[in-house]
Amino acid sequence: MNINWFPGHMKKTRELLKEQLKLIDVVFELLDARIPFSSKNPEINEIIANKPRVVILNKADLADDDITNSWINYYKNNGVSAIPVNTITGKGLKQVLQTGEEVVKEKMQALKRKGRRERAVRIMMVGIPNVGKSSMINRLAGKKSAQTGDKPGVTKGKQWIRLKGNLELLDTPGILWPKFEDQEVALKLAFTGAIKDQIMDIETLALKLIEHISLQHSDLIEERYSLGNIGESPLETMELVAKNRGCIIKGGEIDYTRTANIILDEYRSGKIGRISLEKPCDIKK
Ligand SMILES: Nc1nc2c(ncn2[C@@H]2O[C@H](COP(=O)(O)OP(=O)(O)OP(=O)(O)O)[C@@H](O)[C@H]2O)c(=O)[nH]1
Repeated sequence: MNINWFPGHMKKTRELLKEQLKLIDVVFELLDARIPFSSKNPEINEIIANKPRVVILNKADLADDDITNSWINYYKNNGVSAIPVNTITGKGLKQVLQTGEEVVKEKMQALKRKGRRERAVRIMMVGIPNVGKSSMINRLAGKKSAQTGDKPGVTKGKQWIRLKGNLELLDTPGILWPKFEDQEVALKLAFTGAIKDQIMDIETLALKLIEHISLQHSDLIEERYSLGNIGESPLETMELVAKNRGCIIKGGEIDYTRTANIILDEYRSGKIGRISLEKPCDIKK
């Protein structure tokens, strides 16, 4: 894990976040569209309590559209708006901001009725490492962004970024921890690159990924690496990929490390295809 989470650290993060959330009207919860369940913080509901939130299914460009739609419906059935986004191109961000304003409309109107001065809607981005928080903040801030200065009660140095409409975004995201004690979750986080340090050696990780992808998308592997058919086992498939890519070392032996890196890189960048690794119906209740 690239962050050394331990109970003390988690407790401190949780308390700090709860403190910051007092200033926030809407939480933007970023998830990886390929693994919305595994990229979720296990305590998020308790942390944000009753705050309105918008779920952002980021990296939607790397996920399967049909499965992303089933996640959107899943969230809708639970009373939450989930929006697919590609932060690199900005696709979906307009809808995110509109939804952000909508979910607090009533609250803001109620404040106005009480005679409070009108103010911007304050947003905070939260999510696990590598889910795209900084990229999204930068994208939203753009060139035209104006920083609106420190607000009391927020850790020194934090700034508010003025966005389109009547919105303000905290420039520092809340970094949350994933449910890393669950092996299946850890594996999916490693596949997508959310866990940088190896939870297992890279060759085994690539073999597990081949196994996962082969279950429903063997055609994508066959196409990408020009294989007539995938192998009978993940190892055989890996060897076929190695031959296709010329990953052979002296003496004709297969360079498993290089092959594993190619497979993982090409999955992570979407080159093998848009492959989601979990569906709402997979969630263990
Ligand atoms: N394909 C794709 N890549 C994305 C998207 N959003 C972010 N990325 C990439 O994901 C990687 C991680 O993005 P960051 O913005 O650094 O993520 P972060 O959540 O701020 O990460 P931490 O600083 O570790 O907490 C970068 O390589 C981004 O370019 C997206 O919508 N699509």
